[in-house]
Amino acid sequence: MISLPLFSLLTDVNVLAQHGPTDVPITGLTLDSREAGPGVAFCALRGTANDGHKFIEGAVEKGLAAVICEELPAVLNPATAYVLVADSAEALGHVAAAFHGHPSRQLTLVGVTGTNGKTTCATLLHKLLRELGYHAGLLSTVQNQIDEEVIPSTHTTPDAIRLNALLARMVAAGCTHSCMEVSSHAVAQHRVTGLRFAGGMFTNLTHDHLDYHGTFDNYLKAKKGFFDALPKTAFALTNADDKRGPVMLQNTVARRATYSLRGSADFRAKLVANEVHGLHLEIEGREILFRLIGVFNAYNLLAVYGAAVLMGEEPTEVLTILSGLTTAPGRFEPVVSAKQAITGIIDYAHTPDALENVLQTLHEIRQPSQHIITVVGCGGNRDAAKRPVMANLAARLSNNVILTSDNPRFEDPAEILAQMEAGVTAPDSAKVQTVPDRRAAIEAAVRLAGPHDIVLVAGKGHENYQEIRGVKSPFDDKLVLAEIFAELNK
Ligand SMILES: CC(=O)N[C@H]1[C@@H](OP(=O)(O)OP(=O)(O)OC[C@H]2O[C@@H](n3ccc(=O)[nH]c3=O)[C@H](O)[C@@H]2O)O[C@H](CO)[C@@H](O)[C@@H]1O[C@H](C)C(=O)N[C@@H](C)C(=O)N[C@H](CCC(=O)O)C(=O)O
Ligand SMILES: Nc1ncnc2c1ncn2[C@@H]1O[C@H](COP(=O)(O)OP(=O)(O)OP(=O)(O)O)[C@@H](O)[C@H]1O
Ligand SMILES: N[C@H](CCC[C@H](N)C(=O)O)C(=O)O
Ligand SMILES: [Mg+2]
Repeated sequence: MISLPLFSLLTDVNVLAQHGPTDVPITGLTLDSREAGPGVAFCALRGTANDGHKFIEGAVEKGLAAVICEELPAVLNPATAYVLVADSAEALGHVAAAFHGHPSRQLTLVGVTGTNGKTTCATLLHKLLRELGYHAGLLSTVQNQIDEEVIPSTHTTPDAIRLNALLARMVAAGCTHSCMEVSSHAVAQHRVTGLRFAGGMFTNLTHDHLDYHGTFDNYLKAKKGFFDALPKTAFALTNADDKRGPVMLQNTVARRATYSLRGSADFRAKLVANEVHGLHLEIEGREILFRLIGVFNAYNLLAVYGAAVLMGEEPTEVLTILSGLTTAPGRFEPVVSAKQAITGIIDYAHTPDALENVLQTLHEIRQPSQHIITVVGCGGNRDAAKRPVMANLAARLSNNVILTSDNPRFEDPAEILAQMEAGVTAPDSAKVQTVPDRRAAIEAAVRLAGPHDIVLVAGKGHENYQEIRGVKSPFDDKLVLAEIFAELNK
């Protein structure tokens, strides 16, 4: 069990005032008063729905060792230590890192940020490092991993306490490397504050999460904040072809590097062909066939190649391994109905840009006679502005579209669907149907498909649930589509 005196956790924290014992032993950390107890330090955070400060007194009654907060309660308990800080979330980042012995300092830790492609890049880099012979960890939307051991993930980037605990488990298991996704929420909420990164990668920036960040500019600032905080020893690798790529590195002190498919950059690739069975790229004068599909994946592969080289790996060996790697779960994953010769594609496209890329890719690799039938929805209690845009794109770039539900959460599915329908223009409206039940929607798409057609089921990728009013019921697009295909084959 960990037991450390409070003062030893505060080395990197800007403490404004302190009350009570400073050497009290801390045996646990929490950001949730419901987990308070003896030996625990509770960090009060101001969230979107609640303010942790409201729960301080209740937590102290459970025998807390310490409280870290931005505002002291009216009455202080003499047996409890109170640490006043300007920003509790920032303080928690440092405290969590110290509590777990700064595991990031014992790892070559690489973070990936951007709107789309984080999971793909982090997963590819992890697979690559494993094949290079390293013990390596992964923190991703799909799952966390210590070598091949899978630990379920709840967030793209866990909170600072869970995050440092996971990194410490990686160190204890002998990992030398770790790859992680850094979401914009994570940067804004200081989940990654206190970590020492060996490198940062930027994929791209397009429309998402404006519900949380308010404006596109704030969203950009959150992502950029990750690069601003990188140390001099780290590399900062950006996509030179993305409009916001250069801005990301504007103020970083890290070693800058760029990748591009279009112009000059430190890491360059040329697209030779984008086909059903993979990408054909020219990198460093070599022509290589990769198993991933779609130009967007050429960017992901190039970014991972660049990162590996910046980490000191041998370029030829890296390219050879990358050429054999397969996609991350639920990212452009095929499900084929042999008898009807229908190709199903499961993809996690849940932003306008991702959906456009995936549909564009299908146009590039299909035969002209193959129709594209798209099933898509938009999540509830998330960015509403993307709903009409995604429906519009789906309708423009598909022969038929079935609009359906994707984790309505606490919203009315009919209302979300009405907002999506509003984005469909009159000439396209005949192609579009609305089927709120996701299974029925996938069935409808398969019924519309003729031999050799393509059914794209977008938005949920690897997710194995449908979340309705706080309840997650089992639902897996890949399994459902396979079941519907099997029914047809009977
Ligand atoms: C919008 C958001 O990021 N919310 C996160 C946030 O919750 P919140 O701000 O709603 O918390 P709150 O309920 O207002 O409570 C504030 C504080 O009071 C505490 N509290 C609350 C009640 C109580 O009785 N006692 C108590 O101490 C809470 O533990 C919390 O620390 O802090 C929680 C604890 O860390 C997170 O679990 C929660 O993630 C929610 C579940 C979530 O869905 N987050 C998504 C949007 C998210 O983070 N997504 C990104 C990826 C997005 C992407 O890249 O596509 C991710 O990294 O996963
Ligand atoms: N480099 C890219 N550029 C644009 N779109 C991409 C790129 N890579 C993947 N996509 C699309 O975005 C979807 C999500 O990809 P991925 O899961 O790798 O992104 P992510 O950034 O991890 O997403 P999240 O924010 O949900 O964690 C994919 O299913 C694909 O449709
Ligand atoms: N990481 C993304 C996941 C969206 C996936 C989609 N299926 C949804 O539920 O909206 C988010 O939190 O916005
Ligand atoms: Mg992800």
